[in-house]
Amino acid sequence: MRNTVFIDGQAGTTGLKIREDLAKRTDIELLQIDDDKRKDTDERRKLLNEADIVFFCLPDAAARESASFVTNPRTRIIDASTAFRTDNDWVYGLPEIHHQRDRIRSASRVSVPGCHATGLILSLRPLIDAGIVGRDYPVTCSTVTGYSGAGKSGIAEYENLTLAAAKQLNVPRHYSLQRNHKHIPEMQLLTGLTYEPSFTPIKASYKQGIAMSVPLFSRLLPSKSTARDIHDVLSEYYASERFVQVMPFDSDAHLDDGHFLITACNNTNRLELFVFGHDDKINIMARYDNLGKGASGAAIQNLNLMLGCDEGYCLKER
Ligand SMILES: NC(=O)C1=CN([C@@H]2O[C@H](COP(=O)(O)OP(=O)(O)OC[C@H]3O[C@@H](n4cnc5c(N)ncnc54)[C@H](OP(=O)(O)O)[C@@H]3O)[C@@H](O)[C@H]2O)C=CC1
Ligand SMILES: CC(=O)N[C@@H](CCC(=O)OP(=O)(O)O)C(=O)O
Repeated sequence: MRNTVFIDGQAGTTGLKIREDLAKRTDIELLQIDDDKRKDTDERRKLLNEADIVFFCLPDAAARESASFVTNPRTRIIDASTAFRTDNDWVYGLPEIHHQRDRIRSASRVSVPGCHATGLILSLRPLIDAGIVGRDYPVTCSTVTGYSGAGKSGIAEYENLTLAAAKQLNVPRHYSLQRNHKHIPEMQLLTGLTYEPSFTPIKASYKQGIAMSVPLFSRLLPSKSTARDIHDVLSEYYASERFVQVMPFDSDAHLDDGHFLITACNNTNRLELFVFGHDDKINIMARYDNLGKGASGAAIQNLNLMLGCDEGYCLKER
C-alpha cells in the first residue's frame, strides 16, 4: 500500500525540491493542492488530515498554524521550519547523533535541523559526549553560505538585480551580528553546551552550498587533545554513516590550491567533516548543501526512517 504525503508549502524552495524527489517514487502518493488554494485554510486543513505524512515547508508562523490544524492522530509531521526544533514534544531530525535514529523511526512529530545548526552539531556533539570538549568551552563558529538559504525571497534578491545592486551583492555579507541568529537555541541544546555558541554567518553571491568552521584551542580542552585526537573521535563516531563522512586528516589534497571548496557536496545529501591543525591549533570544517543535508535531503532522510524503508531511498550519497 502506498503512503499518502502532502507538502504544505509545495511551491517554495524546499517544498519544490521535496516534491520533485518524491514524484519519482512508487511507494508514495502525493496529495496535490490546487495552486490557487495553496493558502486556503480549509483546503490545507483537509489535506493535512488526509495524509499519512505531511511536510511543512513554510515560514515559522504558518508552520505553527498548520500544526494546529492537524487533528488526525494518524498524521505524522516533518517540519522544515525553526518553529519546533527545541520543543520537547518534537524529535530533532538528525539521525547521525547517537540514539536519535531510533527516536525518529517511531516519531509522529519530527523537526528538520537548521542548515547552519547541522554543521555545528555534527562537528561538536561527539566531542562533547566523549568529554574531549568541555560543555563550558567558549565555542565560536562561522559559516559561509549561498543565498538560497533564505528561500524564495532571498533567491529573488540575488537573481533579479539591477546593475547597481548586483555590484553591492557581489561582496559577501555578514549578518546576525548581534549574535542572535535563529539557529543558536538548537545549536546549544543539541550540542549540550552550557553557554550559547557565538555564531557568525556570512552570505555570499552563489546559490547553494555551506561551510561551517569551528576553531578550537588544544590548551583549552580538558585533556589538551590534539587535532589528530579529534579526527580519531569523529572518524569512529561516524564510521558507519552513509551521509556523514570524516575525510582523511589534515590533507591538502582536499583543498583547491590551498582553498576550501564550499560547493563540493552540492546536489547530494552528503556532509563532509575535515579536521585541520597542529600544536595548539584545531579547525573543524563541515561542508554540505544547504538545500540537501541542510533542508530537503535531511527531510527525505527522516521520511525514509519514519516509513521504515531504505534510509537513502532517492538520496544521493555523492
Ligand atoms: N532554503 C533553505 O536552505 C532552508 C530552509 N529551511 C526552512 O524551511 C522552510 C521553508 O523554506 P523555503 O522553502 O526556503 O522558503 P520559501 O520562501 O522558498 O517557501 C515558503 C513557501 O511557503 C508558502 N507559504 C507562506 N505562507 C503560507 C501559508 N500561510 N500557507 C501556505 N503556504 C504558505 C510560500 O508561498 P509563496 O510562494 O506565495 O510565497 C512559499 O511557497 C522555512 O521555515 C525555512 O526557514 C530550512 C533549512 C534550509
Ligand atoms: C542564507 C540564509 O539566509 N539562511 C537562513 C537560514 C536557512 C535555514 O536553515 O532556515 P531555518 O532555520 O528556518 O530552517 C538564515 O541564515 O537565516
